[in-house]
Amino acid sequence: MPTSGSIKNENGVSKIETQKKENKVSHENKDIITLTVKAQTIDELHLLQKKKSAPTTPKVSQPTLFSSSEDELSKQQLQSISASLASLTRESGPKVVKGDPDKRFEAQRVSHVSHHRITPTIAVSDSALKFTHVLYNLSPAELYEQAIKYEKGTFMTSRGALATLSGAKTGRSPRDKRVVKDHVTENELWWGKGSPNIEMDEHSFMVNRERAVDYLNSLDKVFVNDQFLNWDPENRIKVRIVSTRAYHSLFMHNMCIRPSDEELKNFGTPDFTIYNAGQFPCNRYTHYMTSSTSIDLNLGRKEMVILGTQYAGEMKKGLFSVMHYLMPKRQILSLHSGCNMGKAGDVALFFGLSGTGKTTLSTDHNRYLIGDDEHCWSDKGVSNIEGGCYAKCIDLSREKEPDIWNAIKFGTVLENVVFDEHIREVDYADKSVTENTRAAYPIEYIPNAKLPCVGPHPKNVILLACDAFGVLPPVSKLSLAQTMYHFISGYTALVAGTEQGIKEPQATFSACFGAAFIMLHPTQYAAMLAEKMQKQGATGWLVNTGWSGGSYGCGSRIKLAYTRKIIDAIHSGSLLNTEYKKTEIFGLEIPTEVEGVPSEILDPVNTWSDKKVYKETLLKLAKLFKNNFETFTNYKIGKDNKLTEDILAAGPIF
Ligand SMILES: Nc1ncnc2c1ncn2[C@@H]1O[C@H](COP(=O)(O)OP(=O)(O)O)[C@@H](O)[C@H]1O
Ligand SMILES: C=C(OP(=O)(O)O)C(=O)O
Ligand SMILES: [Ca+2]
Ligand SMILES: [Mn+2]
Repeated sequence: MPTSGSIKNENGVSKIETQKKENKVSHENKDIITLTVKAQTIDELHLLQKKKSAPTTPKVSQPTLFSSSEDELSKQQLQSISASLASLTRESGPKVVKGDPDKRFEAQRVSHVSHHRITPTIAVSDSALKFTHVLYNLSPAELYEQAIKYEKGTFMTSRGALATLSGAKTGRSPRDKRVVKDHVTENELWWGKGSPNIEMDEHSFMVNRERAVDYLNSLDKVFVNDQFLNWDPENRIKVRIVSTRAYHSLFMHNMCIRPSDEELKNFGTPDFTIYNAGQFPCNRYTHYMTSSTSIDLNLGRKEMVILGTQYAGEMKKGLFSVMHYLMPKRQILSLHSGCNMGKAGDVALFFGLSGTGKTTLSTDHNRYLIGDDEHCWSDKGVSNIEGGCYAKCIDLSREKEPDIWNAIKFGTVLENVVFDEHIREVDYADKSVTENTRAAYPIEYIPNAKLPCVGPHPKNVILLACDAFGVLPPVSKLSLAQTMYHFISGYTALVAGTEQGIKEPQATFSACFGAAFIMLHPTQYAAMLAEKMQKQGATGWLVNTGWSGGSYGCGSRIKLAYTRKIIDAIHSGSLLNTEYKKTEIFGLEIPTEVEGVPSEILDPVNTWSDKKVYKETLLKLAKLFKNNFETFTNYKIGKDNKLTEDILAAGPIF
């Protein structure tokens, strides 16, 4: 820093140093000259602020500025983006130009073309004439400025995170997801009862695609992110996300793997593209549409269209669905799980539905975080699909979850939280907007993240269930058949509508702990998991992160500190060789002691004051399991008939 170092005066206070225009100041005499800035106008002064940056950040918006051979790549990038945004029915493609439309005026002023202020006028919208400005892979700082300036309800919090609103939708809309059924997917995918894949035809997809593309091109500017999925370099997928909000661009910047400048230069054509026109509704006259929200997946075209929802999780989980299709084709198992690794290289997977503790328990100060939500298990080991984490932050506390707390800083997207209007301190207990408040941050914001996010084969497979009935033990050791039974069942029971007073817990069964995202029949994933666990000698565990001492309303949620102790004992191996007893009905092996956990809570019957009600509740849950599993009784799992029989026998017996 040759000219900007500060000079201390007698009081030790820094003097601000500036520079005279004509007179290049030498280092020897810089403290004796009263300096003035090297600019004639404020605009020139502003120009001085910015150093020319890496080639991947957008250039000033005149396309004619492209000159050198380096810019040949930029031109190709623009052509590629232009192709992405092109209408498939009109001849003339969109005129795509890089950069912020507002910056045009800045550039003009400085180049002395015109000194008077040019006010941007409302463009006459004519798709054949107007430009669509592309804000390509902006940095978090640039996205903050865009978001705060243009997106109502977007603010900087006291700790530097970007707080924003996701609009009317504060969660995913699984009923509005559609998958194109064509001659290929008709046979490959899981359709019908229980499947998340609700069909649509190719034509309706194209209608929605065109609607999204037209909407995007009607805007002054769109955001484009080119990023990667999967830390396994051999199975990396290139994704392009076209969106309308800086919030969406920053969210995906955090959640997908961020390319280096070099990787971005050679990005080429994406393997998959998302058109996020979530601010614009779908047309209910379009065939297959049952609401004004539609999330449409076309595997043949390698495209996804989002209309009518701004919830950013749709993009994250939409891409996860794509991975659930692409990876099994390569003999790689895609997993809805968190993953971490001990100092000795012991890897654990944490499966579970939303809110059961994948993110909380995989973020462990004593272990390396590989990822909190989406992974692949190949012949080489595990790899994270994503480049970031998406933590629930309702009731978040610094004491209980320090690593997540500290990750909520500059760069982090905070969705739907409530904060003090002046100090901008977040109140994590406030559910005024939604209970599903979220923080999305790059994985390196967790201090002990394992970079690159890959690891060896898992040693422990932990199935998390938040049992609001309070009858499942805090921890059980599972046989392989039991692991498969519970993996296919995918049970959790959250409490519905906490605001409306005490309600019955709602049992949810979601195959593979992620039925909303799988694309093939659940038994196909289960077979791969069984094979991998068998081959690697991994142990399965069932951990109840839910209620103890009674159902929701009577009992209380198991203390996070106790669950962490249980997880510690699994990781250390100490729980493998301790004393066990078998529970009635579910036939689960439960330890009699776990270090740091009161022994009486390990068998839930001890914690219920009314044993009769306990037994009734246990039976009720067992019946729910049995009913749910009925749809799977006709399926064979893997090549082994014996395993299929064992799995069927591994459920509750009553
Ligand atoms: N015993 C417990 N184990 C795990 N999480 C708990 C426990 N008690 C309370 N929680 C809370 O439950 C939530 C779990 O959510 P999260 O880890 O984000 O789930 P997921 O990643 O599986 O969607 C967190 O808010 C966490 O603080
Ligand atoms: C992002 C999600 O994941 P989870 O709640 O499992 O963290 C979701 O289900 O929308
Ligand atoms: Ca999570
Ligand atoms: Mn998840």
